[in-house]
Amino acid sequence: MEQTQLQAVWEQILTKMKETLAESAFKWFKSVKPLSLTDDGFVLSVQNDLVKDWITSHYLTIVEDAVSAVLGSKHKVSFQVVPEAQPEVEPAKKETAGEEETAASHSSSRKKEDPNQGSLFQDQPPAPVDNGDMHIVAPGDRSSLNPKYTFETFVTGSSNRFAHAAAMAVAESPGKVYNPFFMYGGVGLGKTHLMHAIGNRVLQNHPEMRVLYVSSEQFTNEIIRAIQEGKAELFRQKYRTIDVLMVDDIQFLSGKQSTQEEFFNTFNALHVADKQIILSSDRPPREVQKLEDRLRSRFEGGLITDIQAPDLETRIAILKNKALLDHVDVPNDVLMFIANRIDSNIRELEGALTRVVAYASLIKKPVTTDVVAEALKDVFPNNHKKEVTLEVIQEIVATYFKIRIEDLHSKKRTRSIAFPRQIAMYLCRELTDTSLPQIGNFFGGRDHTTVLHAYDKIAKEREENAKLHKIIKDLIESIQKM
Ligand SMILES: Nc1ncnc2c1ncn2[C@@H]1O[C@H](COP(=O)(O)OP(=O)(O)OP(=O)(O)O)[C@@H](O)[C@H]1O
Repeated sequence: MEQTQLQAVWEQILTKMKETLAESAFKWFKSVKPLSLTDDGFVLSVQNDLVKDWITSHYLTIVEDAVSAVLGSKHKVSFQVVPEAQPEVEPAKKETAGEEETAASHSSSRKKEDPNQGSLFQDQPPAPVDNGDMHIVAPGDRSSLNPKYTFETFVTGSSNRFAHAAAMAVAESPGKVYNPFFMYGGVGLGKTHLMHAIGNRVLQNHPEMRVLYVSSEQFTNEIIRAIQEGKAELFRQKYRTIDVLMVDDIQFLSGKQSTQEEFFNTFNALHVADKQIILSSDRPPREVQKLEDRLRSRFEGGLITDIQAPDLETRIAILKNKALLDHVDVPNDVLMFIANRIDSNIRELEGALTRVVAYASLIKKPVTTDVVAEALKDVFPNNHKKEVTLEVIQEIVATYFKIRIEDLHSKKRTRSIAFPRQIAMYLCRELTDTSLPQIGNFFGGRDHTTVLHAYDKIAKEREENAKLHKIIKDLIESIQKM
C-alpha cells in the first residue's frame, strides 16, 4: 500500500480511537506513524521503547479494535522503535515581553521532561507530550492548525456555500467583518475544516498574527488546570494576546459555569480589541442548553451561518477530491455507490472511501462496486436488511418491469406479471427478515407455499441464467440505494 494511502488509513484509525480515548491518552499517539500494512499485521513506528511499552501495555486493544473497525478485519498490531532524527538547529523562539519569557521558560522546562524525548521516569509512567501547556501563542504559530484543512481542499455545494463564503471573508479581514463568526451544523459536516482553513489563510496573509484553535474540551481543561495550579493569570495572558481565537464545539460549554465565566471575560477582552472570534457548535446559540444568556447574546451579535448535509452531487465531488488528494484512482460508479449510501456525515463518507481503497489493496483487486459492497458490509451492517421494506421492493420491481404495483397484488397469471411477482417475492425473502406468510399476505393474500415456490424457482434460475442473475443484482443495488 502506498504511503499516502497508509497515512489516510492511519488517520481514520486515529479518528476512531479518539472516540474512546481521553485527550491525555490520545496524546501518546501524536508521534506514532504507520510503517506497513499487510494481511499479517499493521506495524507502527514509535519514537522510543518507553512509548512502545506504555502504548502496548495500556492501549493495544483499543488500537486493534480501531484497526478492525476501519479495515473490517482483525490485524495484529505491533510497534517498531524508529528514533526521530534530531533537528540540527534548535528552532529559535524570539520572545521579548516579560510575561512571555515566563511562559516560554515554563514551556521549555516541561519539554525537558518529555518522555518522547527520551528522559526516564523511575517508578512512574511517563507523561505524554502536553500540548495544553500554558505558553503564549507565538506569532505565526500554526501548531494548533491542521495544514490539510484549507479552503483549497474544501468542496463547496449548496449545503455549505454561505458558510464557506463567510469564512473566506473572515479569513481575508480578521476582526473586521463578522465578529464573532458562528458556524453550526451536524456532526462531520466541515465546521472544523472551515475553522482551520480560516486560520491557515490568516497566517498565510499575516504571518505576524497569533492564531489559536482549541476545542471546548481543551479550553475547559486548561481553565480547570490553571485554576488548580494557581495560574489563572497566565491563562488570561495567553488567551488575551490572540488575534484569531477559534473555539470548536462550544455546545460542550453547556452547564460549565466557571468555564463560561472565564470564556465570557476572554470573549469581551478580545472583542473590544477587534480580535477575531470564531465559534462552532452542533446547534444555533439559542438552542445550546445551559448557556448563560449574556454569552448567548454575545454569540448572536455576529454572523451565524449553518452547514447542512451535502447533496449527492457535493458528496461525489468530495469523494473525487479525496481520491485525488490521496493519489488513488477510483471509478465514478464506485464513488457514486459510496455517495449514495452515506448521506449525512462527510467524515463517514471519507472513511468509507479510505476503507474501500485499503480493502481493495489488501485483497489485491481493482476497486469495483462489488469490492465496495464487500468492504462496507461490516461498517454498515444494518444497511442491507433494516432499511429495505416490502413496499420499496415492490416499487422497484414494478418500475423495472414496467407494470403496476397493483399487478403484483392481483391474481393475474400472465408471464409478464407472474414472473416479476416471483422475483419480487424472492427479493422480499432475500433482503428482509419478513416471514413467508407475511410476504404472501403482502402480495394479495397468497399462501406461504406460493412464496416458497417462487423463491426456490428464482433462486435456481438465477444460478443458471446469467442474464437473470444480472437483473437481480441490479434490482438489489437499486433497492439498497433507496
Ligand atoms: N466540504 C468539504 N470538502 C472537503 N472535505 C470536507 C468537507 N466537509 C467536511 N470535510 C471533511 O470531513 C471530515 C469531517 O469534517 P469536520 O471535522 O470539519 O466536521 P465537523 O463539522 O467539525 O464535525 P464535528 O461536529 O464532529 O466536530 C474532515 O476530514 C473534513 O476535511
